[in-house]
Amino acid sequence: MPPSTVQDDFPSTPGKVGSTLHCRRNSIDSLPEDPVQPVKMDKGNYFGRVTSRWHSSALAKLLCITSILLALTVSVFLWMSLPRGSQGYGSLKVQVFQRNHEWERKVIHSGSPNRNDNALTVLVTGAAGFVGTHVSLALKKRGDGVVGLDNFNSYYEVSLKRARQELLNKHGVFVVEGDINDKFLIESLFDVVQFTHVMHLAAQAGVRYAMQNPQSYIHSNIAGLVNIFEVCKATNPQPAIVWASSSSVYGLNTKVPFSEADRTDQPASLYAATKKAGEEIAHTYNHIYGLSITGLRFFTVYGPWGRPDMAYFSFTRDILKGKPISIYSGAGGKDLARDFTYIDDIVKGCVASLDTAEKSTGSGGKKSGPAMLRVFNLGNTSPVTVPTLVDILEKYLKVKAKRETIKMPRNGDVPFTHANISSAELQLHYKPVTNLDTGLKKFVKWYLSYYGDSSNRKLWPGNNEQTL
Ligand SMILES: O=C(O)[C@H]1O[C@H](OP(=O)(O)OP(=O)(O)OC[C@H]2O[C@@H](n3ccc(=O)[nH]c3=O)[C@H](O)[C@@H]2O)[C@H](O)[C@@H](O)[C@H]1O
Repeated sequence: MPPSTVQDDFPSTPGKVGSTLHCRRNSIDSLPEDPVQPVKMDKGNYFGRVTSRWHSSALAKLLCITSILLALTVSVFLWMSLPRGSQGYGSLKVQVFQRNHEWERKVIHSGSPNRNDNALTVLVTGAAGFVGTHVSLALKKRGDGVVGLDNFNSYYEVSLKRARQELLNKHGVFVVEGDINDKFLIESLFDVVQFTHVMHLAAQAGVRYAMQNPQSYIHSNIAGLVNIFEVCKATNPQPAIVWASSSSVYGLNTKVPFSEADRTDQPASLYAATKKAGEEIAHTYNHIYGLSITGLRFFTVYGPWGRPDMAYFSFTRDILKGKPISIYSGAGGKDLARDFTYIDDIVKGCVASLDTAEKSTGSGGKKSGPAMLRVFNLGNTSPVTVPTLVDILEKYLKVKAKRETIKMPRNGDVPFTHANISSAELQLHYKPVTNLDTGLKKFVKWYLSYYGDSSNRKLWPGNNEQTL
């Protein structure tokens, strides 16, 4: 694998950068090759010839200066339009992918199953993410072949992603560094390993961050998803795909619990809108190309190795630091509630989705018959209010939180979520078994072993395996 080049502060939008550079080249290409154009002269008139020459050279200078000014203006404009480092994926260190023997060897080794009975060979995108790490380990532990893919962007602390990568590596899962938008890279992976399944978990997560960096949601959740589908549809044989949608697609619905058949046309955030769009895009690829696709609507997943941007995680950090936490309240001061779902339950739902996915029916871009298309809620079916979540954290952290209750900002949040899981129960035998109290106890144990009892004192690397 080791990539030949690492570029700092390079946006993870290859298409965007590519087209910008192309555009930059075009703007220069479109300038006259020789900006000094010949000027027509009156041959019979010397004075005229001299003036014409003078005019000619003055015009040439003028044209030259104008061209330079124009090129400078275009360059400044293009430079300003490039995504900046402050954006979520802006400060990503992009590894320039280089396929070589060593890289192929690692991919093949990681992708080789350790058992013979119907083992799966799975490409897990977002493998260094929260759910991706847990799913990769679960698959590897039961003997499936697993290759991870992650772009290690800086949406939240990269060191946590690297620690997850280290853990995966220890268990024989190789995480390829790259972006889901990199078509050549994804094609190369399929060239080297015949994946039977793709567990597509790479995405731009977070409901409220979508107002700060909308483009990153389009880049990962739409363009990236399409790129994965494009490569999968053209592969022969096509893999079956399971991917992460979200409970947020239910948006402003008031009918509870949320069922898969309910309307999903009132998203409250751009994040939700991109996940809903993903579900429609999945329908298209299933319909045209015969790809077997299962979308999983995750309900506020939490647990060890979780995401620092989520409330239970950031509250823990702030409570331990003695910092105040903001608890949002809804209309009329009503508490917000979530159907918080423990990671181990989600992993079981993911693995069951892979196991029950039928084969895709197309090959090399051609469909030969109808293929499976499913959507499942994966929730806990028992919503808990945010103040209750804080009560539980206080109990296990043994620290009183400094609570500040504020009105829910208008930034894409929804007042509550509640899953109806009867479809998943029936078809996946999905049965969540961890309540919020038990799950948060496990999370706090992991948090303290990873960070120590204050976020300033870091104990990693340590033996955190038992907490998985
Ligand atoms: O199910 C999903 O599809 C989504 O789940 C998650 O979103 P949410 O359910 O919004 O989780 P999370 O941010 O932990 O906020 C939890 C609660 O705390 C409240 N909240 C939050 C922050 C704060 O400072 N104060 C507060 O009260 C907040 O108002 C909310 O009521 C994933 O992040 C998202 O990527 C997606 O996967």
